[in-house]
Amino acid sequence: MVKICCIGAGYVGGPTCAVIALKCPHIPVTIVDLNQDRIDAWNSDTLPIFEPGLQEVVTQCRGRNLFFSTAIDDAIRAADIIFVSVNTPTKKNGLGAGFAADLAYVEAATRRIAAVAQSSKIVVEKSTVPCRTAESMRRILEANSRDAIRFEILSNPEFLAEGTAIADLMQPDRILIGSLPTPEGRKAQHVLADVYAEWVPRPQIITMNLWSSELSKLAANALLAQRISSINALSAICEATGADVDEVAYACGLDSRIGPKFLKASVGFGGSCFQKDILNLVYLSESLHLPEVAQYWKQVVDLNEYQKRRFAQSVVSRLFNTITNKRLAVFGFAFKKNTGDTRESAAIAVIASFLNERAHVHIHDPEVSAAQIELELVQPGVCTQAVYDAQVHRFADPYEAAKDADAIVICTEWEQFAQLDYQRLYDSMHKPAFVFDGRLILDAPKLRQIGFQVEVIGKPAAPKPGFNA
Ligand SMILES: NC(=O)C1=CN([C@@H]2O[C@H](COP(=O)(O)OP(=O)(O)OC[C@H]3O[C@@H](n4cnc5c(N)ncnc54)[C@H](O)[C@@H]3O)[C@@H](O)[C@H]2O)C=CC1
Ligand SMILES: O=C(O)[C@H]1O[C@H](OP(=O)(O)OP(=O)(O)OC[C@H]2O[C@@H](n3ccc(=O)[nH]c3=O)[C@H](O)[C@@H]2O)[C@H](O)[C@@H](O)[C@@H]1O
Repeated sequence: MVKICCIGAGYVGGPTCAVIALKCPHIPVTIVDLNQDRIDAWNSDTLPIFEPGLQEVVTQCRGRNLFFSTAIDDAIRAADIIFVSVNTPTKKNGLGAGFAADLAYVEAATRRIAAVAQSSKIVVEKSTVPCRTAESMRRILEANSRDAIRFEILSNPEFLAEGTAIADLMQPDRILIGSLPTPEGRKAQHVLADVYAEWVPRPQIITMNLWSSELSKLAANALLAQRISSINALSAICEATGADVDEVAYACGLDSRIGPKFLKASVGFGGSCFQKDILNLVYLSESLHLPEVAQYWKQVVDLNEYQKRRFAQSVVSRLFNTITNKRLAVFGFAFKKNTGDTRESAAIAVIASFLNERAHVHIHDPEVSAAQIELELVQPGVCTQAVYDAQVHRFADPYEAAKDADAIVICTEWEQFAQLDYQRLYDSMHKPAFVFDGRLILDAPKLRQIGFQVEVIGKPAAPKPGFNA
């Protein structure tokens, strides 16, 4: 019987290994982290992350074959398979700052494994890493291995999306397992494949070489983000011509070569990975002396910045070119619906512009706390503590957030925003009352009937009489 340890109890390590524990009740799974508060939360009734279905999975397995702990060394020693699922943020300083992935956490975890292991291990790269990171991990492990201990490194990137993590893990499109083309590497691949085969059909468990597996993860995220930037670029053309971006996306998505997914125009993509992973790909391309390739992928991120800026500027220009001292109700702070995660959320850049124009920003998000909002906004390049204290307010109730406001600005596609009583919201707002829909989720014609001035990304400003707009 294999035993599993996962280093890193975050958005990936927690849900991924909880589902392994659920699907493989005979395998003991211990998830460890340096962060005591995070581990305490995993052991409590209030999990550290909000993810539909996660609580049920954890409750079913915790204490049976799923354990959360800070006893990292004990868990490493006991395990046969060790997932490294630590954060790999964009480097802030030094060589490659602003582009390259910071591998300090991966290296620290790898060194810890080398230092404390007393038997052979399969070390699984679960974090998203630059192509050939496994090579550095292998060298660290081999340089520090003693006696007859052997380490096999596998790349097993994770493709879950937040908000649908449990469904994605239960029914993944594919599982990738990369290894070195050695008999030992292949054997390790089989051991990990057997774990997934407990619930994933064998044809969906794909084995390949290590470097292809590492690069496939960066490539998948780059391709997904590229689709969003493409449709967002088209949204600007739609606004300028009277075309409707939803109709264009629908028409293009019906082409089976294109497909309908990831063509929803928006205020811009957010989340901890798309931008980080594309910048990582840009850095990799530059390091490989491929400047044209680097420039190509960089444009996906640049377009995303442009989209956020364009949306914020349209709010200012429609509100008579000034929002100073005006109240703006921002609905949604998370980077997408069904998560409380705010990393790189488009709302942050949009709100930063509003604060810079000295507006008062009233924020409502069903899953994001005031403390989290403050953490994200009181940052260099966003706002100071004094500006935050004077201009930002968080409301649990959307109706309170919109009271006396000049505009409602939709930044996250929470479904409940479409169900609100817009007549009630309208009645409590300054007139003319505006709605800026950065997620294309509201019924614009209905809002216009109520009296709202409505602006929707990628849509004609208002229906034109005589045209079927
Ligand atoms: N968030 C997501 O939806 C996805 C993330 N990924 C990738 O998975 C990796 C992890 O991402 P998240 O789970 O979002 O990060 P996270 O920041 O939520 O979790 C990482 C955890 O690792 C812990 N940690 C760091 N160094 C450690 C060490 N040496 N020993 C023990 N614990 C340590 C941190 O305390 C933290 O709790 C990243 O490489 C990310 O790119 C991949 C797919 C999806
Ligand atoms: O590596 C990762 O971290 C993960 O990144 C994304 O998952 P995630 O960022 O959680 O969420 P997505 O559903 O991809 O959404 C990302 C952003 O794009 C936006 N989006 C998405 C789809 C779309 O059509 N339009 C659009 O603007 C979302 O609102 C969100 O801000 C990928 O979808 C996952 O496969 C991957 O594992």
